[in-house]
Amino acid sequence: MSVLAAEGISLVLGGKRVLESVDAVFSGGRVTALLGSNGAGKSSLLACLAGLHAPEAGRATLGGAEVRAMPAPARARRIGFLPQAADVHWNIDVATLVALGRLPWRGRWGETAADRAAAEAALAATGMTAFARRGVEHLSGGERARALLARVLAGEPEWLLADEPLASLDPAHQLEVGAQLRAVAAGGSGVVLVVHDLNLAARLADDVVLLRDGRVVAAGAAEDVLTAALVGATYGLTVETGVTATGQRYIVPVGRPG
Ligand SMILES: Nc1ncnc2c1ncn2[C@@H]1O[C@H](COP(=O)(O)OP(=O)(O)OP(=O)(O)O)[C@@H](O)[C@H]1O
Repeated sequence: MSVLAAEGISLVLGGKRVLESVDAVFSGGRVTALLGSNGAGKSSLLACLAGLHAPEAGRATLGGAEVRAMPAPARARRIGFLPQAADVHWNIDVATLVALGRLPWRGRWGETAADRAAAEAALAATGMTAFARRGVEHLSGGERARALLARVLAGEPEWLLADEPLASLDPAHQLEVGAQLRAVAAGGSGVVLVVHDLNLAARLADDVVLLRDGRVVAAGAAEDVLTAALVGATYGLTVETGVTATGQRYIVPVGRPG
């Protein structure tokens, strides 16, 4: 099983230390949620795992090999990265955008039947098939977010690293696209998501990493980490947890400890 790891990563950006000795292990075939307050370092850690930052100390590894040392084409085939609030600056339709996700796989013969099948599956997984010929600039915010996720899914990466991919989706699409992300993990890929919605994390994640001020507060199986005590300590909040009638765990922030 594929393993992606942060090994003692310390990161400085713009003179500010944003990650401090972060160790975390991510397992293929599982969904891991990165949680923490604004500025805790979630996006920075995700970008380090994708090999996009040069840490001051430590490294990200995939199967024991340093991610930043991997040749760019191989890295692009193995790691799909969706940044936070990604934008599209070209006037293209959704199908063309999603087909770009196949670029790491393109051989000298151009687009293959496998490329087309993967792009169509990604459109279906994100509920975007009906929008395939729509210009990206004519999509709503949530539709654009789904199209951008479809682009990454089309690359069928071994690792999907996505920064708040569900944040602008309505509840129905959060459930549907969330189920597709779980299906990606069930297929053997590793999925790492930055999530702000605690209940969505409880629903989707097998594993959770809690970050505070650039450090890991707790990491492990979701049921062990998403406790009122640990989540409360991470956010500086009083938190209540429970289980719905259908067995869904919920987490509700109720205020500052007083
Ligand atoms: N280029 C930069 N220069 C200086 N500081 C930066 C830079 N990029 C990020 N930071 C700082 O690093 C810290 C971590 O940022 P990061 O985006 O990783 O946080 P986050 O946990 O993803 O936050 P959010 O939930 O708000 O998206 C923040 O304090 C941020 O202001």
